[in-house]
Amino acid sequence: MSDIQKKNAGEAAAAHVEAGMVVGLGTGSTAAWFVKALAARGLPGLRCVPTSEKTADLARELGLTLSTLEDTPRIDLTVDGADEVGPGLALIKGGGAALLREKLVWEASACCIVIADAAKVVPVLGIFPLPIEVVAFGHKTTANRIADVLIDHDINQPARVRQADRGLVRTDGGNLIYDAGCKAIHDPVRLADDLKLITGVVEHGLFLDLADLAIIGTDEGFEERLP
Ligand SMILES: O=C[C@H](O)[C@H](O)[C@H](O)COP(=O)(O)O
Repeated sequence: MSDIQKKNAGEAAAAHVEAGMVVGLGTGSTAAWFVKALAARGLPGLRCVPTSEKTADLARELGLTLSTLEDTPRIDLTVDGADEVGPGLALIKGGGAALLREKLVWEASACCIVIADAAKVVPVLGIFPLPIEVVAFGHKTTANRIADVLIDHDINQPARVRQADRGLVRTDGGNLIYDAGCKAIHDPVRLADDLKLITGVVEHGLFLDLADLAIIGTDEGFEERLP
């Protein structure tokens, strides 16, 4: 984890934004650098759709104009961080529990840029535990179904419910997060499909075929990668 690399990536991404755009604002420490760099540019006519309450607070503090997916359903550009960046720009996201709103915003975007420090780039997804958002009602039953799917993918460790200091982590939507320590996800497309079929699973952190560009921060600047 490198703050200078995250900052360099965030600032490089802010240069892609043009006046008058509707911009999706990601969540997390890397996305926060982008939000700060974007606000510093002072572009006229921007409307920003945040992917979490935390990002909304930051953007508001910095004087950015906020909008919602309801008011601006077509987003020109979304910039967001990731927990892992794999081959073809397949991603794991959700380390900050914002994956559902993030995916809704990404899917509504004409273009998505993922920003990350160099340590996030991996040859195979899965070292970072895969976040899975689950409705609270009956979540232990849902967790058993998730475990069955994971076993079918040669992942023999059950997913663990994410804990906070004072109980279970709740997402902005009031759901729970289970983290699946996969070690290696050999078939992310099939795993994504199988998880989505489980009643009680709201969304998972596999972002496949969504990123159009990766900006990877380096100590000196940044590198761009295409899918
Ligand atoms: O839910 C959180 C998001 O997916 C974040 O974008 C992701 O966890 C990366 O966060 P960070 O930039 O803090 O490593």
